[in-house]
Amino acid sequence: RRKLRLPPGSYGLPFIGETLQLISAYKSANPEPFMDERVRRYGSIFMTHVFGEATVFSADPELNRFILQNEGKLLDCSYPGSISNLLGKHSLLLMKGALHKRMHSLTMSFANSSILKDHLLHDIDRLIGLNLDTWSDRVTLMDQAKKITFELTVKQLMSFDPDQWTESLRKEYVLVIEGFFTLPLPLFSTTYRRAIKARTKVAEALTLVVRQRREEYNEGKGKKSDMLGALLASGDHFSDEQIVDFLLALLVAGYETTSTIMTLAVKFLTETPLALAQLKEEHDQIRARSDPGAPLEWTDYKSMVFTQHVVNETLRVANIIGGIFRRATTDINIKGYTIPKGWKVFASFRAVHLNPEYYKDARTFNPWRWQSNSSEAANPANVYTPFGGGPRLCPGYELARVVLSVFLHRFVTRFSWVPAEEDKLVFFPTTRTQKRYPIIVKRRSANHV
Ligand code: HEM
Repeated sequence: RRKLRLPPGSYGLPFIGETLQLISAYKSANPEPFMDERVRRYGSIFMTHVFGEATVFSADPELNRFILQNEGKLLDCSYPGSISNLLGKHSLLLMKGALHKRMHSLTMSFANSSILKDHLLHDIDRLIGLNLDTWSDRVTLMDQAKKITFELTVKQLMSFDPDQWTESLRKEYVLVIEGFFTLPLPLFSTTYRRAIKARTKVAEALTLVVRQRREEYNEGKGKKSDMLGALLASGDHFSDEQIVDFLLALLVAGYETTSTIMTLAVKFLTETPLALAQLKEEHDQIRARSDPGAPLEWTDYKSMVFTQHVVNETLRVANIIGGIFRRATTDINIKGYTIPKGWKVFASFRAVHLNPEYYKDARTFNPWRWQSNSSEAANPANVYTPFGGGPRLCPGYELARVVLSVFLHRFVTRFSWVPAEEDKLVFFPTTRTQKRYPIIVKRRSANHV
């Protein structure tokens, strides 16, 4: 028998472990109830048994960093089968080893700052502007943010501007996304079965696009500088199925994440008038430097210093990705404990982001804490990981920042607004507001476009 020193904790009840406690805890208004209670009892590393698996939970920044950095060496990413089916086996999120490394760097290079600067920024600005043109009176911000995010991703992946085809793709795609948030019980859940059907339809539509672009590529015409173009030109001879899974995973990965942060940034700003005033001033100054209708330039984006504080703080307080799961591929001895081979590990980013040891009044939205002269600016890098880290660092992190900043720019310079109804932030089954944040918008004067 192996001699193991397991972290403290409890297996809970036979078979179901502490699953019910986990689910019911997250129905409270507290963002980290399950973790908070156990961290108090056992410390920042503890074991439990949830969703049928023995799991070590970490609220410890050093262990979280170790988990991220050792991906592919001592640990592997691990998703339930129901999620893998929706993603498709060739998705970047499921790839491992050398192929993962290659495809991760291809994705990173597709959304790096020079590409963003040279052409993506203008596309993002134009498409956000077109969406905002249609807004009047009552707008459900979360729904609109999702529409914007979807259209931007389709443009970046395949160079399509929004039209009837993208809209019908979006309707199917929304059904796929719902499948990610149902309990993984494929036989019993109609939402899940509907999601699988919708995935087939989305994949069929994307396959047609890939085939047509491949033909054009082989004939040497119509080369486009989008993700699909990069995949066709990569020399790896990817099959249609591989490319479709890959594109679909990129659509999924940036969708809920970016749109939720867009919505919650507006909610937090609305509730923090001083921050909103400072943000407006920053953006009004940018508008004052150029014609009212002029597109945003890279230098404008780089001058949005307070906006970055707002984005950082929204990601800290209410990131939809509370942490990441991995599976230990060998016994891991760390910090005096053993994580046995085959066990799951959950590195909780949120538990660190909301720990008062690192962030004063940690549960309060305070964008000024990101100013370079604040004490928190000296925190080590491992206490702020909204985009993960290591070999699976989010390849869309820079893109997401640009999208969020451009959205805030166009939104605050074009509109004033008030919440249409009381709406509450909840953390279960995902981070969102209960009513998808309805607001009443009013256009500001004509030179704010
Ligand atoms: C606010 C927005 C976003 C947040 C908070 C976010 C967060 C994250 C996090 C934490 C991970 C690491 C997952 C892990 O280690 O298992 C990740 C991975 C990933 N993200 Fe993002 N993301 C955002 C936007 C985007 C966008 C816009 C894209 C589109 C290009 C994207 C594409 C991906 C992909 C493909 C992965 C998987 C990487 C891999 O497994 O190698 N993300 N994201």
